[in-house]
Amino acid sequence: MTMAVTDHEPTDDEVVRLLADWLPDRRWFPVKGADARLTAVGGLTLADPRGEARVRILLVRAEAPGVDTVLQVPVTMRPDRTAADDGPTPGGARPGQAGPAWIGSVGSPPMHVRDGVGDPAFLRAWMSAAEGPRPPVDAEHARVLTGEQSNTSVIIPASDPAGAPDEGPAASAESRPPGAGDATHGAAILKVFRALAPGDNPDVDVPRALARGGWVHVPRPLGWLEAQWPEDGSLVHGHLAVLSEFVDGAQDGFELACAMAERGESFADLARDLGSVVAGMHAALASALPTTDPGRADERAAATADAVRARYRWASGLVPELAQYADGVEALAARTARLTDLPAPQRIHGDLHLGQALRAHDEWFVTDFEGEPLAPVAARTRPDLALRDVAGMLRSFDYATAVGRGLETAGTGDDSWADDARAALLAGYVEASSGSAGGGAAPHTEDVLRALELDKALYEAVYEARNRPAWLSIPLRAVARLVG
Ligand SMILES: Nc1ncnc2c1ncn2[C@@H]1O[C@H](COP(=O)(O)OP(=O)(O)O)[C@@H](O)[C@H]1O
Ligand SMILES: O=P(O)(O)O[C@H]1O[C@H](CO)[C@@H](O[C@H]2O[C@H](CO)[C@@H](O)[C@H](O)[C@H]2O)[C@H](O)[C@H]1O
Repeated sequence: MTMAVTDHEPTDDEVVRLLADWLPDRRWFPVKGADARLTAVGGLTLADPRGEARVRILLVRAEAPGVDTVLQVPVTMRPDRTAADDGPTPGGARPGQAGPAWIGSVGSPPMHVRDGVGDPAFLRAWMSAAEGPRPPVDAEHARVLTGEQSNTSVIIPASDPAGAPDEGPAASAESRPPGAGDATHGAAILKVFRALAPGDNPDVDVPRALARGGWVHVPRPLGWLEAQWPEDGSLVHGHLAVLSEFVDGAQDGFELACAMAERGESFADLARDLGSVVAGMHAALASALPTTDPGRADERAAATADAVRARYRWASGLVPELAQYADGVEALAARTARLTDLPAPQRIHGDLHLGQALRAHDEWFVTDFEGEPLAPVAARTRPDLALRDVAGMLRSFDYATAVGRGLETAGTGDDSWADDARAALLAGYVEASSGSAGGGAAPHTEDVLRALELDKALYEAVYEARNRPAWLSIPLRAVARLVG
């Protein structure tokens, strides 16, 4: 069922005026260091089964130089301010204190408005409105994740921790062999997409297809909500959020790698296993979401080279430090255009890095199939070279050494930790993919990877310049190395 975001209530404009002060402090707000024009696109009222709060999902258009995005801002409204401030808040605010979830008040008599994400009333209402198996969860004890995220995720414990999410007739439609589900204890994680894009969100559709196909290394989607909203004079539709199995006790692959790099402990065994899981993912994607028309190999090489050139034009326009690499980038692109036997394109992850890999119960799980958040939506679901995902993972080893050992010493020491991890990941990937639908190693694997790593490092330079300027040196050093 698709819900319509077509109504526009007088309080929406009042709430949007409050958001002008609140949004700029949110990590996911796309306008940085400039004034944004905010307008209400519309809203959707969800019914809280307990009737404790008014639950409204607002769609807000944010415009600034270079930015024009529709943002999702779920809010809850209550006449009683204390109740609204007592729930779990991202910053752990104490009752009576305005925490980061507190937005302000509107109307007379006043209704107190807070960030809905993490508010049990919103979570209850969302669970009632969504489609999918939706296991029983304990909305009162949910916890909002903080940190470097493009969206907002909330961990919601199971209302009956022994209960398996497979129960119920709807669940059987999404059922599959045991895997990630064994590691969840019934808890779930709700990911609320902040920047909305028209069309089916790959972060919902791809894991659903993979799980249905029996691939066990992806947390299975358990619920999703779709809406329709006006954009450029017509109605578009897209996903608003997805609820997935929560992998209990999981360690983020990037944090794990940083800690091991810091201790000088080899990541090779974990990398080899990860390479084999990535190969399995590519085989599963190729069979669950088959693509047609592979095109000619020489056209694929030319397109890969052109993509690097386009990425460089975009990135060097935004990161002045990249200007000096024009000749080196062009030389690498020209070599790439001459490659032969590039494998056929297929559906891929699109933004694979160690932070999208979770390690739990001696297994790897892959998350976040949304593609690169800075890329246009059409590009995120386009069939592409599977090696692009491998290149993304390889870039992560570079980040893990730099961050794990300290940015100040990055690039000055012994590279063997990253070299070993890199070789092991590639070995695991090639070994597991030879003969599978995912492809195996192409004759020019190292050449293609060099071009794709450069492409990713250029993307990362823009990402870091916008979000973490202190880390910009990591991709810049990689660009210098790759074209040097
Ligand atoms: N199914 C899951 N089980 C456990 N942790 C998860 C799961 N999905 C995501 N996470 C964790 O939640 C955080 C945010 O998830 P992610 O999908 O990467 O969001 P974003 O797109 O906002 O960066 C990450 O730290 C990730 O490790
Ligand atoms: O996880 P997201 O989908 O939001 O991806 C974006 O943010 C990532 C950082 O959180 C960024 O990844 C880069 O930093 C990682 C370390 O934090 C590193 O492991 C990756 O290799 C590096 O690309 C990603 O590029 C961006 O799209």
